[in-house]
Amino acid sequence: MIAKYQVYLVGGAVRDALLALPVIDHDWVVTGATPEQLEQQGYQQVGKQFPVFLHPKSKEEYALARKEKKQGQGYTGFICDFSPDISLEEDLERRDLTINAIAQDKDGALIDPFHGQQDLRDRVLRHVSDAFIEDPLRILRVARFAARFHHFGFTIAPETIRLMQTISTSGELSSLSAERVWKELEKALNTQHANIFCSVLKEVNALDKLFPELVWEEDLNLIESLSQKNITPAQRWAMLCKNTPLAQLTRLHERIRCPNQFKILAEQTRSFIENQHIPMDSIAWESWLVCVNAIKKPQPYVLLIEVLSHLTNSDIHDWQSLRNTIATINAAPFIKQGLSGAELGQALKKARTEALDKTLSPLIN
Ligand SMILES: Nc1ccn([C@@H]2O[C@H](COP(=O)(O)OP(=O)(O)OP(=O)(O)O)[C@@H](O)[C@H]2O)c(=O)n1
Repeated sequence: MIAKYQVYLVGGAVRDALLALPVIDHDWVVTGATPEQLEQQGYQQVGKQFPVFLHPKSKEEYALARKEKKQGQGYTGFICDFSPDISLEEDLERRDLTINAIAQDKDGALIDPFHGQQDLRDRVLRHVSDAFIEDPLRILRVARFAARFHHFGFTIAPETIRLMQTISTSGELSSLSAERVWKELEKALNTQHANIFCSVLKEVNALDKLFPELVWEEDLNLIESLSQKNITPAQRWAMLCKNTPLAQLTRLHERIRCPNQFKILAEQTRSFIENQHIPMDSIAWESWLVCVNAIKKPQPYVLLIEVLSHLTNSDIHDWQSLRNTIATINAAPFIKQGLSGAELGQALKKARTEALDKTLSPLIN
């Protein structure tokens, strides 16, 4: 006979529904149950650290209500109590923000012991309890919620800012893995206010600790560029890194194990900006177009020139016509003439440079 247990919707799904945002993921909390009971019902355990299960049909996440107590350093240093007598309120109390600590029962009633609904109305990101400091990742989470909800007018409660500063100075940020930091950063880059993510981290003294190589300077052009709807997270990253010297940027990418798609775009962008003071003739443009693989990789090239045209306030069509110019030149006639190897390469380069000369005269420089 299975004892009666209760299931509640929690976290982001309740918060986003109250903000009238689309809900994608549903996280559930189960009280009054044991892992064995859930397994008997066909739930599949997935959490190694915590008792988290997948629903047999929907595959949504169901976690046993739990209390956590920090023991050692880092993410793994937790003692986790998930006995069936842990109450919903106890589970909500260990959560990061009041707006993330609202639960909804199966009849739709809200359970909100930490006044998350009031904070949603007041547009405040506020920690639930002192347990907030037990997880340094929460600094990044709050910074990204501040970015994501900036357009609603959300601010961070001063007492939460103080706790974030305490975490920063404790040295705990260094215990976060590159993967976890990257995941939060990537989510922030999916918002239209990624600059807020950086400025919050700076305010709580975490930016220097998490991304010491990043040269972060906000300007109106950058804020406006980042806020465009139709740009990719990789383009936002390239924009955010525009002031970071190339050598530092390469080190940063290595350290945070940045995916190639982000790394290449940001480094190409920075490299262009770094050399912008050098006048470009047709030879230089040809080398640059070859270097950024403009012919063979037209899609990444479009992403690059979209970023550059925003950052340098120039017309994207100019860059497009440069690519189009060299794209029309192909090797076939030179091969017919009997050229191959280095000779063929030189002939192509010469032809591209001459064509660029004609395109360039009415355009750039
Ligand atoms: N370090 C963390 C991670 C998660 N949570 C809690 O677990 C819930 C689910 O976490 P997650 O799915 O990572 O985030 P969401 O809040 O659902 O937000 P998102 O829309 O980004 O998925 C959060 O709402 C919060 O209550 C927490 O307190 N501390």
